[in-house]
Amino acid sequence: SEQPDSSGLQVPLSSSDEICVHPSYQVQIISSSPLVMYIKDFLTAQECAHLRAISINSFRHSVVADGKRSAQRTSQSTYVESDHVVRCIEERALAFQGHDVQPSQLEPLQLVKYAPGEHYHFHADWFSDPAYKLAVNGGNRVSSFFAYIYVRNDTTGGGTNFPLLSPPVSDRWCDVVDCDEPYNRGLTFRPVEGNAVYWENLHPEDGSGNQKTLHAGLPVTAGEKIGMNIWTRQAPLSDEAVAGLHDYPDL
Ligand SMILES: O=C(O)CCC(=O)C(=O)O
Ligand SMILES: [Fe+2]
Repeated sequence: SEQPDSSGLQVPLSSSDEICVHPSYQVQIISSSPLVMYIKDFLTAQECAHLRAISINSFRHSVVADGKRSAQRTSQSTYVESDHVVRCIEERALAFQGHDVQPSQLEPLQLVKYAPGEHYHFHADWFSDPAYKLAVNGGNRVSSFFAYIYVRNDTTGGGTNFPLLSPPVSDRWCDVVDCDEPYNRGLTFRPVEGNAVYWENLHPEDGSGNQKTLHAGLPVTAGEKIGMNIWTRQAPLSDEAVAGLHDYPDL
């Protein structure tokens, strides 16, 4: 009885009160190599509130291989348990990518929370360690979405900085790009709730990691920021590979 409507926007899920309605987000290309896109209103206010509510008690300080806290990533993170809201967002992220990406290529959604002084140092999301990018483990991370879930209204800092990309010249971007940043610091996106940055991590020609995707979560100087990573792999992730993700050191 439940069928997608003719616009294709409504998708039946497990029960009639769990309808997935995708917001009409707006997309703009920021860079074509690497491909970087800015997505306004990728998540609804309800979705952001829901993600925050279901994960509020599960954040843990990031650790590195020896179980110690990392000076590179001082934020707290958590993987989100799947439910109908999470599946709706995952479906949106898959559809956005437009080609034959399977649900099994998505890592569980990951939230990252920053208190004042916390940051995530420059890194790329793609793996360079051969052990992590084995096809049997899902291969490398083809793409990243970083979405802003919560930005407390007194928040300063906390932009997402791509030092090797150029900021747009037009000041019509200043609502989402930090135009006060010196030009030589590259491109910094402001954390704006509900919006997301999407980029491709790998060179399409040979699947090697694109160094220009280097980025950082700049220190939050006041307030609180929660973001969300949606990472798509080259190959399906097995249940064992998903379980193993929790043991990965941050890169
Ligand atoms: O916090 C940010 O703005 C970026 C975080 C990030 O790059 C990551 O979690 O991989
Ligand atoms: Fe990242």
